[in-house]
This record gives sequence, C-alpha cells and structure tokens, in this order.
Amino acid sequence: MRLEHIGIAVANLDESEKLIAKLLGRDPYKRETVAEQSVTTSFFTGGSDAAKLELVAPERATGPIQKFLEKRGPGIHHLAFEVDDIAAEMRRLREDGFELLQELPSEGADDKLVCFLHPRSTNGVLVEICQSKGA
Ligand SMILES: CC[C@@H](C(=O)O)C(=O)SCCNC(=O)CCNC(=O)[C@H](O)C(C)(C)COP(=O)(O)OP(=O)(O)OC[C@H]1O[C@@H](n2cnc3c(N)ncnc32)[C@H](O)[C@@H]1OP(=O)(O)O
Ligand SMILES: [Co+2]
Repeated sequence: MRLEHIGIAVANLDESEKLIAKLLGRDPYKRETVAEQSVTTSFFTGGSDAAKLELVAPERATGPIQKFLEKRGPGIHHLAFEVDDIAAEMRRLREDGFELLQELPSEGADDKLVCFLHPRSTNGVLVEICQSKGA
C-alpha cells in the first residue's frame, strides 16, 4: 500500500484552494464532483513522489463531510492508500478484522475506485483504499 492522498475537509472550496495554492506555490490540477459521496474535490500534487492533497467540500447538508465539519470543523479527514487490486485488498482487510464501510468498491475522484474503513477499526483515522481504474 502506498499513501496516495491526504483528504482535508473544507467548508469553502474556493477559499481553501487559494490558501493551499499560496502555501504550496502551485495551483490545483483538478476539480471534480463525486455525486455518490456528495462532495466536490480539488487535488494538489504533493511534489515529486509525495502523496497528493485532496480538498473535500460538501455538496449537500446530509453528506459525510458536512457532518464532519459540523462536529469537528475543517481539518485532516482521511488517509488514502493506493492498492493494485481493491477487491483482493477488501477481502484481506475484512478477514484481518477491519470494518469495511461498503460491500463493493465505489466510484471515487481522479479515476479511482474506492472503499472506506471505519475509523473505529483503524485507531480513529478514517482510511480509504483506492485503485486506479487503469490498473
Ligand atoms: C471523492 C471520493 C473520495 C476520493 O475519491 O478520494 C473521497 O475521499 S470522499 C470523502 C468523503 N466520504 C466519506 O467520508 C465516506 C466514508 N465515511 C463515512 O461513511 C462516514 O463519514 C463515517 C466514517 C461512517 C462516519 O459517519 P457517521 O457514523 O454517520 O458519523 P458520526 O459523526 O456519527 O461518526 C461516528 C464516529 O466516527 C468518528 N468519525 C467520523 N468521521 C471521522 C473521520 N473522518 N475521521 C475520524 N473519525 C471520524 C466520529 O467522530 C464518531 O466517533 P465517536 O464520536 O467516538 O462515536
Ligand atoms: Co479521498
């Protein structure tokens, strides 16, 4: 598994994009809405081989990011690890006692299939595993 991106929950995507662009000295390379997750994302490269930053803003009042923002405010929301075979990893993680939040992979941003693990089975950190659709 390779750390692919760090997800950061934000309330205002325009303002957060400007802030991170100023911090990193580069613009985001992609903005994408994922209806299934009720979010809009904005991606920044991490530099050379480093993990990307994914800004995640809520698309509707009842989605997971809105709930997170209401409870905790903006901040680090999840770690995403890239795997070669998401179905095989889901089987392995389930067998190893991790609590998967879905039975099947779902549509992610940036040409990925994704699956989330409940933070109560991963030391309080929401974990996403993702596979490139091209893989
Ligand atoms: C764009 C797609 C994709 C990509 O391609 O990269 C994304 O990254 S989308 C990101 C948004 N999508 C998701 O987060 C989907 C998975 N999340 C969920 O299914 C839910 O958010 C959840 C993790 C099951 C929590 O939902 P729920 O139980 O309804 O919320 P609660 O507020 O009641 O939380 C229960 C419990 O879990 C703690 N929690 C919630 N979110 C996080 C988090 N991000 N990190 C750590 N812990 C989290 C929350 O604090 C509660 O704990 P207790 O208070 O101790 O009970
Ligand atoms: Co993500």
